[in-house]
Amino acid sequence: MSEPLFEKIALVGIGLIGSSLARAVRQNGLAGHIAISTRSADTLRRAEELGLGDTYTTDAAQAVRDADLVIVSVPVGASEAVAKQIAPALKKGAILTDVGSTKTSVIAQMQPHVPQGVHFIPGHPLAGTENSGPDAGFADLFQNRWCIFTPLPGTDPAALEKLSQFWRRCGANIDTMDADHHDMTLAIVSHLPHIIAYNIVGTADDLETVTKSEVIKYSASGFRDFTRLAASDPTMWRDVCLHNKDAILEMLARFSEDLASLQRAIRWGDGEKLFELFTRTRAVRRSIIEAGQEVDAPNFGRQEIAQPVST
Ligand SMILES: NC(=O)C1=CN([C@@H]2O[C@H](COP(=O)(O)OP(=O)(O)OC[C@H]3O[C@@H](n4cnc5c(N)ncnc54)[C@H](O)[C@@H]3O)[C@@H](O)[C@H]2O)C=CC1
Ligand SMILES: O=C(O)C(=O)Cc1ccc(O)cc1
Repeated sequence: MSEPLFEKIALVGIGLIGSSLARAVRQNGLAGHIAISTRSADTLRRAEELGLGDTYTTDAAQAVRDADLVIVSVPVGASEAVAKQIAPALKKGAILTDVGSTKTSVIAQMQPHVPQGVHFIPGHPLAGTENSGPDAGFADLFQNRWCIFTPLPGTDPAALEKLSQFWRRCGANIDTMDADHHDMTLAIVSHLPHIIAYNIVGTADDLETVTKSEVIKYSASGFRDFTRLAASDPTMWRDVCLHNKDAILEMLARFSEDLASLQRAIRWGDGEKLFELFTRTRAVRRSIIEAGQEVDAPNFGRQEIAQPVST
């Protein structure tokens, strides 16, 4: 195994993403020491039972002291609270990053608290599942997945390269873009699909003419795919919706317009229009597969369902 990239890595938040990082860091020998911190004592105890790190504390400031790399993996709405807590303890020269699904809001929440001399590089691995908590993570989560950085003006290229190396050694491919563009892109490729899934499963759950047992009994694979997304963590997705509000509302407006057009085509029996759309969308899926992208969540189809622990 090659040299550890960092002497000490601190993981603040040890749910699906934090615990997957802990496992990947361990498996790939990326740190001399892994310090784990999370808000809830129960989650911390579980992380310790799983042997995810070397030291454990509910005091995030204590975990980040002397760390060369600090990774914040908490729901995006908790970013400012965490930044405030850890800021005074960050080491000069340390790299501070996050994994949040939204970027402009995380930057607005964290940047004002980052001390001079600390390299803050916002990040987002495009890898995850519907499960949460420390039991849900796995070392291979980031294999062949994108990790997007949204570096701020003046970012130290050496720090960016070191963080890129870290993610590459966790298996990810790196891309960089500005935070606004990230939030708009992710609104359509990730946030809307989850919102649509929450909505369709909610609608099915509300139907009075179809009983709940029928929804379960007859759920075809299309509906099942939606239920997987709609089983995603409520706190995390509440925060994504509240913290990428403008981009999500813009994409939802376009989506609603297109849905109305589809509705009209069905009402007026416009088969040509339906056929043209369905042909175009089929080609999108095929180009994703041809581009070598995985099309399903990496643990999709696994039998075991991780039980969320209280966080
Ligand atoms: N779940 C997914 O598929 C993906 C999630 N993300 C992002 O990663 C971040 C973490 O998500 P998950 O690991 O899935 O969530 P999770 O619910 O599995 O874990 C969240 C962790 O944050 C801790 N936490 C919550 N509030 C805190 C606070 N105020 N201070 C300290 N710790 C706190 C919890 O105790 C828990 O350890 C989120 O920002 C999410 O948007 C990014 C990519 C994929
Ligand atoms: O489970 C799925 O299909 C996902 O889409 C996982 C996911 C959720 C949130 C992200 O910011 C990135 C990836």
